[in-house]
Amino acid sequence: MANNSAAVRVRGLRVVRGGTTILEGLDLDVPAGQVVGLLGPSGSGKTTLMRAVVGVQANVTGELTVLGMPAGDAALRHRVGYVTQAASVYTDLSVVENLRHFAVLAGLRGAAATAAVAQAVDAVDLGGHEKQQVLSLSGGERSRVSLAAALVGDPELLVLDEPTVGLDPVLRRDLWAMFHRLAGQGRTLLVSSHVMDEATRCDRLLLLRQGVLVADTTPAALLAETGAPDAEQAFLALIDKAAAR
Ligand SMILES: Nc1ncnc2c1ncn2[C@@H]1O[C@H](COP(=O)(O)OP(=O)(O)OP(=O)(O)O)[C@@H](O)[C@H]1O
Repeated sequence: MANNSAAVRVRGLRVVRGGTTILEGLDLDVPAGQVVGLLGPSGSGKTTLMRAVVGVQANVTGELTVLGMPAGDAALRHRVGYVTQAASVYTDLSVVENLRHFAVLAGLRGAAATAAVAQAVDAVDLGGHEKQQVLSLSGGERSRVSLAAALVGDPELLVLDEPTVGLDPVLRRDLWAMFHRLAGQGRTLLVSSHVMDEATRCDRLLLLRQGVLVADTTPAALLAETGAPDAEQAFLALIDKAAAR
């Protein structure tokens, strides 16, 4: 790996979508083994950056290294898990049928696949729903199945696009606790959100505004530097400062 402490290294990244430059000259690192929040208003480029990191975005230029390899490299396929905002599981299958399918895609068979599925069900707290058809699950349960589908292959880097949208406060708290558990086991998580109070749950924060990195900081430093009472007001203060430049 070029830089042992960075799971993702971005230098001079530029992404053009539909003829519009969405990200321009982005430089950042996602440190390994941490929960890194990617925060910013709607349309700021969070999904675009995540798509570039997982290698599904066209028209990407600049340096983008993921786990020491160029983003999108075939060798990264099983090492990076990506959960999009849209549910990516089959609604006509049960929870376990879905997860078995993703386990097979991750190259697991037999007892290894069964164990990985059980572990993923456990991680997202869906015990008791194993045989339930996804169609009949609640919205929050369904998004946890998507998350479990990404976990089943035991990826080193998890890229999660707004995983807590639509979840109640208890589930959101539990999911963030799980993210930290996963990071504690050595995984890296890049988690987007536009809910600023979630910023305080991250180890590090990347704040995007109109495709530009406004801050690369920690929750404590964000509050200290802006003197704001909470993350939302700190972010607004940074945005106002950036706009005044
Ligand atoms: N195919 C496209 N052509 C032109 N512009 C696009 C295209 N796809 C996305 N965009 C624009 O790129 C910008 C960034 O979009 P992106 O989805 O990355 O933002 P986001 O921060 O993830 O937003 P949200 O929080 O609403 O999901 C938006 O202004 C969007 O309209």
